[in-house]
Amino acid sequence: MSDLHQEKPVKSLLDQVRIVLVNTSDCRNIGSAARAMKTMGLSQLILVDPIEMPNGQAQALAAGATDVLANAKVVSTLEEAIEDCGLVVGTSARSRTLPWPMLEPRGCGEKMIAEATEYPVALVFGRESSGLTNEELQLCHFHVQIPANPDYSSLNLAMAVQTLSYEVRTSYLLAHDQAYQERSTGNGNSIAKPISEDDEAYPVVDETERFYEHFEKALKATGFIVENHPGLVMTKLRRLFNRARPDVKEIKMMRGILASMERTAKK
Ligand SMILES: C[S@@+](CC[C@H](N)C(=O)[O-])C[C@H]1O[C@@H](n2cnc3c(N)ncnc32)[C@H](O)[C@@H]1O
Repeated sequence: MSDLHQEKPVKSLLDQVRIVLVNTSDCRNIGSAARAMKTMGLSQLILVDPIEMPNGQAQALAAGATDVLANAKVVSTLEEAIEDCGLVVGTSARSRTLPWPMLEPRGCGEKMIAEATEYPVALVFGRESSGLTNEELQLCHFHVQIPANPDYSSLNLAMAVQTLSYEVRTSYLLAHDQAYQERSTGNGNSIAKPISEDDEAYPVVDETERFYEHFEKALKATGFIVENHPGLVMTKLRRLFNRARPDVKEIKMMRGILASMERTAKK
């Protein structure tokens, strides 16, 4: 059979899980993160604007995971890294002033595996020195915090990748590996549904972002948002819609409502 007629291999569920490292300054952490990922069966590494590109030191720390490093995709913004993802979870060692819907590491692993059947999902990690910015965290549907020692809660970047990748793997095995399931029966684990209450799929980030842009434009047109003094309106709306988690049909309906308001305003 020629290559043309060969079927494309179905992407493994774990290949739908993306590890996104934002603005990493020490490439040794990138190498260690690649190793952490591969031990848990993950392969999709995205580097957002790394300060130091992976070099020999990163390769040394990646050990047997140089393939993950070599295949890492480099992009310049977080938006690019997640635009086709239906679920994005941001990681943070500390609570932020504007609280966001939170997941525990276990629930995070379950949710990622449940939703990876529908679209790519992403776990986003921040800078070694300052973590993720508030704007970056607000691009995420949920936040996850590893419940570390409250007096010293900031893990090394690669160790945080290891911890959360382990949770993703455990959930994957519980949902899809019969031998593992048999060993773990009766422990009360269950996997969350990947779809909304009405059995509709959730939108990917790009669709949701276009909805927020539309919403902001409409609110500026009505004067509810003042151009040079936007305040926290959009941030609070993002939080509200993240909590509600509208599905594809609901987002379409919201955009229809916005369009009808715009038409009426023009008349
Ligand atoms: C060294 S930490 C950054 C610490 C930074 N000083 C801060 O306050 O956010 C680097 C990254 O590892 C991850 N991380 C470290 N500890 C974590 C924790 N307890 N829970 C979740 N993520 C954590 C986050 O992605 C964080 O941005």
